[in-house]
Amino acid sequence: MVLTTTEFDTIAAISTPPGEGGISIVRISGEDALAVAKKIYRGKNLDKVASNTINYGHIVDPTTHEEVDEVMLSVMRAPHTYTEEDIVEINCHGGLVATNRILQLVLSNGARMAEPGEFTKRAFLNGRIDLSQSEAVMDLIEAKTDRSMKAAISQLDGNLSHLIKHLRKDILDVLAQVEVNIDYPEYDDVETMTSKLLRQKATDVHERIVQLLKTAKQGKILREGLATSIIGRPNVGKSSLLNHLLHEDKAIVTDVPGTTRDVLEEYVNVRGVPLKLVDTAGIRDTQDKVEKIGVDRSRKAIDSADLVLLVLNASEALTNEDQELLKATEDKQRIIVLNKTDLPTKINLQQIKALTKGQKIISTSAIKANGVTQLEELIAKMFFDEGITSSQNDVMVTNARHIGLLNQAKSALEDVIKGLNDGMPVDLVQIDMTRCWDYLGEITGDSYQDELIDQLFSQFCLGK
Ligand SMILES: Nc1nc2c(c(=O)[nH]1)N(C=O)[C@@H](CNc1ccc(C(=O)N[C@@H](CCC(=O)O)C(=O)O)cc1)CN2
Ligand SMILES: Nc1nc2c(ncn2[C@@H]2O[C@H](COP(=O)(O)OP(=O)(O)OP(=O)(O)O)[C@@H](O)[C@H]2O)c(=O)[nH]1
Ligand SMILES: [Mg+2]
Repeated sequence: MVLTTTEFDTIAAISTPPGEGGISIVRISGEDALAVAKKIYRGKNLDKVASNTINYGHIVDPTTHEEVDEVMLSVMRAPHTYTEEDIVEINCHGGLVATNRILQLVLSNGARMAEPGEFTKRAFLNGRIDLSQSEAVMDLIEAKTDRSMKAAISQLDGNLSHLIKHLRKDILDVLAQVEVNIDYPEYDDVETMTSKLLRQKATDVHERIVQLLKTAKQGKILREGLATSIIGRPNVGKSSLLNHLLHEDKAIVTDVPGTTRDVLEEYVNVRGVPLKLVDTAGIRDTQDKVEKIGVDRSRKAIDSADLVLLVLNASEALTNEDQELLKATEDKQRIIVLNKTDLPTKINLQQIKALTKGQKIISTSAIKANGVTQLEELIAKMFFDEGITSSQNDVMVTNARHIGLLNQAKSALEDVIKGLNDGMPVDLVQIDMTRCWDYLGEITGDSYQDELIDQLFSQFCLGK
């Protein structure tokens, strides 16, 4: 990577959200951070204050001598800072005007406006954190539940990085050994020995990557929410159930079958599990043009669901439509919800049990809010029992870029094993092993391209 001068000039941004607030922070990082601050700050001599101290004073416009704000100013000296550069943070009164005035003063006195994510990008380029840790900073900011926050913190602490670095070291060791064997063959059967070594290591690393990828599904859910579709024929109480899970009357509920005409998506946190709840139009054969489109979408909502809540009306006998829906969702993770249990039961429970082979059945009355707690508990249990806490060292892969690279690394290892099985020369097999090493390196940013870095950090917020 070629470092141009503009890449490490002194940058500044407002690091707090825009709008009125108690305090706002204008952050400056770079060689001239202190020099810039000194031009607009009246208070202690900043050259004399100790690192990591916060200092009382005023911001003064050097051209007009006008006092702009009363502030607290933090000084953090390189290299032990967030960016590994000198950092000054001006804690000012949190009004839009004062904060922007101070930023303008900082910019007209030697700093330039930071790009989104540029502070964190410097932490990366200066080597304080690696790429996966930088991405974790973003995940942390965007986390919507305690669980996803925990996953991000773990990644920020470098747990994923350590794991990847171990894998890469193991690969590098074996590659080095292969070189030695080829260059200084001590024994006659060096070719066999080298193949054996490569096969062992490829199999071992492959298994570790497979384990890591197993955590990816849960990781994705933590980031994006468990896609949970509420499915059933018209009027069984799907929208009523959605409203209960949301603790809010979002969907229209009426006694007219076919009330919900389109899918409705809402996010909700159910006992630590982020759900993307999808209420659908009741599925039935219909001539109504609009309803038909809704019904098609409901069928698609079955396909895209991680979890299906199949709602049946317990106060009526099972219909053909119910049976079709039981069939259409049988390969899905699902919970059967028997609703309207406040009314006399007409549904045949034995029949449903036979059709669902031991899958979970929950009885509810959406009108009386009965059974909703049990439903929530079951969703959380299904999710957490799936091994979310049992992943190796609590490392979880949550990032689509990482998942893609792990899959590529995995398939490179499969090429290694296949090559060995086909009796390919060791130096050709080595190429695939090296590819695997490169893919893993892209996760931590040990091997990367400038465009990737620019693209990744541009998704960050300003001031981070
Ligand atoms: N005011 C303020 N609050 C903040 C940040 C900040 O930059 N400013 N952070 C940032 O966004 C987060 C904290 N993260 C940080 C991570 C590393 C270092 C740091 O200085 N690391 C040094 C030395 C650590 C030490 O003193 O032991 C290092 O790793 O070398 C600072 C903040 C959240 N809160
Ligand atoms: N007695 C009783 N009535 C219920 C229950 N749940 C819902 N209902 C009523 O059943 C009717 C239909 O409820 P909705 O929630 O709109 O049903 P839906 O499945 O969304 O219906 P569509 O959107 O038309 O597919 C409404 O009159 C609800 O008040 C329940 O548990 N018991
Ligand atoms: Mg509805």
